[in-house]
Amino acid sequence: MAIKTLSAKAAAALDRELMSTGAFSIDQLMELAGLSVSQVVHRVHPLSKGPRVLVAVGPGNNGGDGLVAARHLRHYGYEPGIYYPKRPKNELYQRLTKQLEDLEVPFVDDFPAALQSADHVVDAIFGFSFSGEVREPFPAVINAMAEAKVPVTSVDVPSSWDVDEGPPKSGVGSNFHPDVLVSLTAPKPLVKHFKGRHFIGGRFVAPAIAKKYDFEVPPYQGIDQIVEVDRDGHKL
Ligand SMILES: NC(=O)C1=CN([C@@H]2O[C@H](COP(=O)(O)OP(=O)(O)OC[C@H]3O[C@@H](n4cnc5c(N)ncnc54)[C@H](O)[C@@H]3O)[C@@H](O)[C@H]2O)[C@@H](O)CC1
Ligand SMILES: [K+]
Repeated sequence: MAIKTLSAKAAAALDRELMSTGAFSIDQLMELAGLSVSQVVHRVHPLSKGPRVLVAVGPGNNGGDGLVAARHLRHYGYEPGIYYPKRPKNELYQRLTKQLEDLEVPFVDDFPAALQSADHVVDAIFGFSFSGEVREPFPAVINAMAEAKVPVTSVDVPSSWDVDEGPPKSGVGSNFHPDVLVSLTAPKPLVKHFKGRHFIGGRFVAPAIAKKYDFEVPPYQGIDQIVEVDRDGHKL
């Protein structure tokens, strides 16, 4: 059976539903999404592989997931660094930034330079609301991630990929193939083009909501916030 996916449009509708009739706040969902991402990084890149995790943070909620993940990783003993070139005025992102500053997590200005001394990269630039051609200053960041010598974990969507169609046929992102993907709530259609290790996270969906949007809640085990799945969406 083929893996069930959520289109960009359905993912946005689910997001709105969770935060209206679902009675969640954005802070709650982002905290759980970021916690899932931190667990995936810990699973694929235990501290023994090197503590320096460079997190590329975009201007929307995908970026917010990256900020939350970085905080958890800091508490696990990693040494995250943050590249965050477009910072919205929104209070939520300001609070997440302050929490990292209080943990003395460094913010870096030059992504390619920071990449030289990173052990692992988290791509939290764009999620399911990305569309069109990648705008500045992100093309150089996507290119650097595409050529990175260390593993890259993408949050929800490999940044620059079309959510429904997959990698661009040419230009920025056409050669970007992250090693790991953390799909939040459910995989997006682009997943059929993804060949690395695939996890599902975002353990907050009620069965009735999953049924309405026609996807499966994966079989989370114990206190895990993540499940690794194969190409058909079955637990590994
Ligand atoms: N319901 C869920 O499953 C949850 C989703 N969350 C996260 O939220 C993400 C979606 O967040 P958002 O809707 O804020 O959007 P995104 O974070 O996907 O991106 C939107 C931002 O990127 C910019 N952008 C879009 N296209 C661009 C382009 N071509 N070049 C440059 N900039 C571009 C937009 O102006 C906007 O600032 C998900 O992918 C997921 O990571 C979690 O935070 C919480 C729970
Ligand atoms: K991403």
